[in-house]
Amino acid sequence: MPHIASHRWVHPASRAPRAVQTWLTHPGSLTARLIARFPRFRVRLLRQQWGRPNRDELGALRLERSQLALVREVVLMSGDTPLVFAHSVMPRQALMHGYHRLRRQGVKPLGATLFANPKVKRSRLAFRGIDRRHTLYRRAEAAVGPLPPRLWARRSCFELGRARILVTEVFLPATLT
Ligand SMILES: C=C(O[C@@H]1C=C(C(=O)O)C=C[C@H]1O)C(=O)O
Repeated sequence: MPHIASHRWVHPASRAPRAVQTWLTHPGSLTARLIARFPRFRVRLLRQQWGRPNRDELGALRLERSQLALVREVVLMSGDTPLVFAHSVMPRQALMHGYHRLRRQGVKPLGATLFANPKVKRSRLAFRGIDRRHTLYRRAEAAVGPLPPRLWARRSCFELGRARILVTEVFLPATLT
């Protein structure tokens, strides 16, 4: 049966192709897993600037459409090979109450900071297939060039007390080899 792109974020990853399911459901730091699996790991920082969260992110962050957040986008690389397009949304309130150091994250992987703090709790992972109708597909394509018609993504919140950020990871073809 063809894998139908889910049009919303769902919890079982069972609709994703088997090759990507182990990445989608990996509970620990994606950075650590990529470093263990691929050589010359690095973070290519695309942007970290104030902007509006995507419409399908407002509920997870309990934000109004008008509220700005610090949006961080990176490509996790192995040498010159793109592996993962990551999009993280950090509301002002989160940066003021707990996550202040993330303002200057630079090319240090977010996971190195988040997983180093035992007080940070990760929410359940949610998954969806995305195609060019989704803004993150278009942003990933703008960053790395032509992509297959459908990609699989996962997202979760990282909570530190009342502070909450939303991290979305889009898996690129090189992770499936
Ligand atoms: C949350 C993690 O951090 C990774 C690194 C990111 C970054 O540097 O912006 C974003 C998402 C993740 O793929 C992780 O390693 O699991």
